[in-house]
Amino acid sequence: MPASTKGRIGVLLVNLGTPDSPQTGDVRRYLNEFLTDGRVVDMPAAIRYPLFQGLVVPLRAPKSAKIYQQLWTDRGSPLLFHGLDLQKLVQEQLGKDYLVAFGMRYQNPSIEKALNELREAAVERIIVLPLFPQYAAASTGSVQEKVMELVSKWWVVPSISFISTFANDPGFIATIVDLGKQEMAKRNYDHIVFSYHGIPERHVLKGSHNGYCKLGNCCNSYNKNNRYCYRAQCFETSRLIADGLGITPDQYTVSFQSRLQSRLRDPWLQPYTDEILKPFPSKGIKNVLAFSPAFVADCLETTIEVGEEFKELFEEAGGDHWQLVPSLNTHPTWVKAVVDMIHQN
Ligand SMILES: C=CC1=C(C)c2cc3[nH]c(cc4nc(cc5[nH]c(cc1n2)c(C)c5CCC(=O)O)C(CCC(=O)O)=C4C)c(C)c3C=C
Ligand SMILES: [Fe+2]
Ligand SMILES: [Fe+2]
Repeated sequence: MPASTKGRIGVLLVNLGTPDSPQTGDVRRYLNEFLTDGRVVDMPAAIRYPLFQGLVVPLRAPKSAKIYQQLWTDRGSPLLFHGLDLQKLVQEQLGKDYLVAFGMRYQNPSIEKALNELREAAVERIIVLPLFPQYAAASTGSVQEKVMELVSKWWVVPSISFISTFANDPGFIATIVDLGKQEMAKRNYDHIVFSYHGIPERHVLKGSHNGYCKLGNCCNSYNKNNRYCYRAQCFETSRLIADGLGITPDQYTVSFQSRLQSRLRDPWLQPYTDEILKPFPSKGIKNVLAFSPAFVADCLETTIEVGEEFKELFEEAGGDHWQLVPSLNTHPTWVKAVVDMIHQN
C-alpha cells in the first residue's frame, strides 16, 4: 500500500485586532497600523501615511485610549479573549485531524505568528476564516491580502482556501436569533435596530460587479450579482434574523455606525444609527432592542458604542429602555456553526 501523505488540516481564525493595552502608546501603535492600511483608508500612500500617522492618529489615540480603558476587563480586551476562547472550543470539537490557530489583522497575536504555527506543524492545507460575517474589502479583504502576502514568501506555498462571507450561514443566524429571543423573553420591545459597522459608500461602489450595486434597491435582494456587496449582505443578515424572531419589516430598522471621516466630505453607508434613534421616542418607540450583527465578539463597537453611547443618546431623546443583544462570543451554537463551516469547506 502506498504511504499516505495526509496530514492535519490547518484552520486560521482571524479577527480585526485590538491594542495590547488601553494605554495611549499601545492604542497609537494599533491605530497607526490599522489606519494606514490601504484597504481601510483608500487614499494614495503618499497622503495616507503623513495624514494619519502625523495628524489623525496622534489626535485620536488619547481619546480612543480613554474608551478602551472603559472596555478593558481583567482578561484584557474582549475581542481578544473571546477569540482565544473560540479557538480552544473549535479545536476541541474539530479534534486531532485539525490544528486551529488564531490571529489578529492588526497587532497581536499577529497573523504571521499564527501562520507560522501552522507551517511548523506541516499542515496539509489551510482554511482561513476571517471572523467578519459580511464581506468588506476593509475587513475580510484586508485579512485575505495579508495572508496571501505572508504565505507568498514561503518556499513551499500551501493550498489555501478562504471563507469570505457567512452573512446567511444558518448556524450564525440561529445563534443571533437565540440571543435575541432571550432578551425578548425578559420584556416587550417597541422596535428592533440592526446596527452594522459602517464603511464609506465608495467602498461598496468600488466592489460593485459590472455596476450592479448603486446603493439603491439593488441591495434589497441577495443574489449572485451582489454576493460580496456589504450593504446587500447586511440587509440579508437582518432579514434572516427578523424571520427567525418572527418580526415584520416595519418592526425593525437597519442602520450603520462608527463612521470615521466627516460625512460631508466622504459619505458612509446610511442611515446612521445615532441619527435614526433620536426621533424614535417622539414616535412612541420607547423600548428598543439593538443587535450588532457585523461582530461575532463583544468589542468597543458593540459594548461601548451600541451598549452605552447609543443608549445615552436614546435616553436623552426621551426613550425608556435601550438594550444591546450580546455578541455570539462562545455560544455553543456559534462554536458548532464555525465547526460546520470548516467541515463544509
Ligand atoms: C465588521 C467589520 C469591520 C469593518 C468593515 C470595519 C471597517 C472600518 N473600521 C474603521 C475604523 C475603526 N474601527 C475601529 C474598531 C473596530 N472595527 C471593527 C470591525 C470593522 N471595521 C472592530 C471589531 C473594532 C473594535 C476593535 C476593538 O478593539 O474592540 C476603530 C478603533 C476604535 C476607535 O478609535 O474608534 C477605528 C478607528 C474604518 C475607517 C473602516 C472602514 C473603512
Ligand atoms: Fe472598524
Ligand atoms: Fe448592493
